[in-house]
Amino acid sequence: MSQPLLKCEHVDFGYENYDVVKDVSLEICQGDYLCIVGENGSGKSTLMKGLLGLLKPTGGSLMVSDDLKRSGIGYLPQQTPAQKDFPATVQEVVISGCLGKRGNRPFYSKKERETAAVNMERLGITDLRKSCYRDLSGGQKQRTLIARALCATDRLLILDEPITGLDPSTTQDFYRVIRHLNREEQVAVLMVSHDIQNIVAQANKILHLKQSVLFYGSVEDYKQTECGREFLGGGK
Ligand SMILES: Nc1ncnc2c1ncn2[C@@H]1O[C@H](COP(=O)(O)OP(=O)(O)OP(=O)(O)O)[C@@H](O)[C@H]1O
Repeated sequence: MSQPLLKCEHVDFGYENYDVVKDVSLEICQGDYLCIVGENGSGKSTLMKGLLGLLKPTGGSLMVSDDLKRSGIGYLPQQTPAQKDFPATVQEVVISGCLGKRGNRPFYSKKERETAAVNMERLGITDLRKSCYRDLSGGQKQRTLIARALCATDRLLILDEPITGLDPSTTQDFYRVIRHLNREEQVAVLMVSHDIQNIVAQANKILHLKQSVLFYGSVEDYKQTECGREFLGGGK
């Protein structure tokens, strides 16, 4: 079996002098689709910041594979109103995903421009490349941001509540794109979401968080647990 891209063992993350997330153990391997669920304030975003390396563990261990250290993580942040009005073209937004690798060079390289073109093609937005990002529909914006995240890496995508504000048909389109990347292209996906009904249809693993881990394992096993049945029965 391949080495996990990311592995946490009994890890804690927090702010200043208190821990928000405690004793989390999980692993993400190539091809995994892991969803983190939990009520508001349960620590999902904090855990995600920890996995992205933005917070240092206050306890336990976080292992990042050499492969992932080299390739980096593609991150699709929660959209803020300011980001929605970003005055740049689709092409500029997508290629900005290469920024992490650009260092001090003032211009994008030919290879980076090619990477952006490949990812726009992958997401079916090549025709929109000259369009202004803020004039796009919600679904087109989301495709642009996925293409941007894929410019950073195609090993692991981390997505923070990605369907917020999307209508039902755009939401299904979004899940189709992610499922394709995951199943056909073996991109590992880690998603924070409240959309439990779709999650159980998409993911292979679930982590239910309430400061510490209430459940971590397969979707099938989750459906049999009390917390899983309660969360699923509660709808969205
Ligand atoms: N930068 C911060 N400094 C201090 N405390 C924080 C910070 N960010 C979050 N918290 C606290 O950590 C706790 C968990 O917040 P977090 O945003 O991780 O939860 P969440 O599960 O992502 O919530 P939601 O579903 O509402 O997005 C909350 O009590 C919050 O007030």
